[in-house]
Amino acid sequence: MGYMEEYRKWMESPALTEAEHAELAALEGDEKEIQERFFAPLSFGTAGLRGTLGVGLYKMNRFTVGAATQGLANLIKQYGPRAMQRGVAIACDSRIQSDEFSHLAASILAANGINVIEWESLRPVPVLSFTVRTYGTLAGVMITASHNPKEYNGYKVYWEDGAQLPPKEADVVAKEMGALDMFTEVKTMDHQEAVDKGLIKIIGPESDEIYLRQIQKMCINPDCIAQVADDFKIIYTPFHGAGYKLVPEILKRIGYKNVICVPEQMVIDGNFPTVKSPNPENKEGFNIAIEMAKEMGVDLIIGTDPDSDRCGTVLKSSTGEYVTLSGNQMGVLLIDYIITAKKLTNTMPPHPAVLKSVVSTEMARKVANDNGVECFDTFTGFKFLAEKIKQFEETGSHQYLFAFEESYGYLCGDHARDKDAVIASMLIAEMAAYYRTKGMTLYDAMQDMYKRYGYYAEETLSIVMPGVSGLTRMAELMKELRESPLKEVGGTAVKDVRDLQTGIQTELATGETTEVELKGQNVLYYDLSDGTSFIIRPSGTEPKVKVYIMANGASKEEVDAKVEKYAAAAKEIVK
Ligand SMILES: O=P(O)(O)OC[C@H]1O[C@H](O)[C@H](O)[C@@H](O)[C@@H]1O
Repeated sequence: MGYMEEYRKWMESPALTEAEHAELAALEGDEKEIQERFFAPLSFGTAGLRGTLGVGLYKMNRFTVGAATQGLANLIKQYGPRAMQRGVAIACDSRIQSDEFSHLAASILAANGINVIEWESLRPVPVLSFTVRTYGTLAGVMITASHNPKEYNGYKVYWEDGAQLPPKEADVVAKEMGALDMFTEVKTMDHQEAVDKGLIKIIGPESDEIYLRQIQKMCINPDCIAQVADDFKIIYTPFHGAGYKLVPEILKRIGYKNVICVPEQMVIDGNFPTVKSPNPENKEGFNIAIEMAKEMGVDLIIGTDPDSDRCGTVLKSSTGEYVTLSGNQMGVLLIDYIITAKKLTNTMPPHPAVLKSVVSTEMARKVANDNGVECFDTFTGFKFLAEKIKQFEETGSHQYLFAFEESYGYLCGDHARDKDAVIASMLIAEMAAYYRTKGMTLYDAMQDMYKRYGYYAEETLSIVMPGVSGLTRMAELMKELRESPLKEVGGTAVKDVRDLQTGIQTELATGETTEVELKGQNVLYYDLSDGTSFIIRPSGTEPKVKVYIMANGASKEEVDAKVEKYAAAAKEIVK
């Protein structure tokens, strides 16, 4: 069906309310907008269903959420009555319509005879992942668009191991979703009736308590915190989202006495009124916290995104300025800290490993390998890291110590299988105390790591390509790059290129090809002759092409110059 036909079908549907009809009627004559909303259904990407809110097929609304949930219900039913009884845990963040979609998903699953556990109010992603694992539900649903701007919402689905739905099951949901009429073939029932019948069980603080106890057990070095707690000050911001209770709580439980929350950003609000985007990758979001920090002489600022799976930090450097650490820098600091702690306490497992995504810093490999720890790469998306952790567990080949992505996602421990900003906040705060007892800030610790392991610098460029035209442009760009491979970037020769779609690596000088293990995703990975990695891929969560530059060298000046040169080249290549 073309987009115009699809638009008319929606216009004529009696399932729409008056307001929904009016929203669509207002589009009459605006063919571009109609195309944007109806050219295709929303599909499962890096992190499930994600899109802007509004009426339409390519939008997040009660119909698309309903269809996804019916798709999920159909998948669960294929596993029989025991699976339906195990049921689904549903949580949501603070976004616009998140609680509405949570109730809707719960009502649909209940109407399909599937048991539901639903939180009374917003919760972090890791609590959901943990609950799926500990309560033994078959699946989980998180209503969130994570760190995206306020116009977005999304639908992340989890499977029984607490990780995001594996590709095989995601395909079934997508197929089921595509095959049904979202106006007439989604079963539902009254939410209250489902609660009264015991089909939906509402839960609350009791699940937080079990989770928090589990997290606190993973605090490696509480003694360091006790030593600094009297005067070490931390500011925390949840960016109006789900971390607002559990992050300050865990920091207090591990012994911090001065945890100050940013009052304006503790207000739960899906409009995220104090930030441009609730993404801890953007320093702008920390402006209020930094002003408070300057006045109060605060050592460390921690921020978590609306679903509290990403965690960012700003800290006071030795010269008194407030600086950010990138996701890569925090990742390597934590690896080094965890390895050191394991060695000191003689708790290093026999085959330790750390995990990162293929676009995360190579410094992680260096730190791990220099300490006798293996480092493995996966595709972007924590579900791939979780898949690897599961593989290790099943085969017993390795014991994972820590997994991270450059996009501010960190996990350690077996409690959850998605990135966890609550445990990350705890470990970062604990690590900051450890270094404070040595007279160092985390910034000093990072500089010290560069001296020990060599200099590394990374930059991610995001080139936004919105709408249908953006999707076409992204596809063309990747096609062009495959048809006419880059021979040089910024004047430096390309040594080899790995097409991670096909898994073929080509040496440019000889044309020789070899197969690599990682394949099946739209990523082009160039190794430049000076050791820099230059990677291009379309984002799976936002309408963007991302270029990652990962350089290394003998000094800060050298690596910064490389990053600057290749970033300028990237802007010419990706237009
Ligand atoms: O680069 P993208 O495909 O947009 O993904 C960026 C990030 O998005 C979400 O936060 C996912 O949970 C992460 O695993 C992923 O790294």
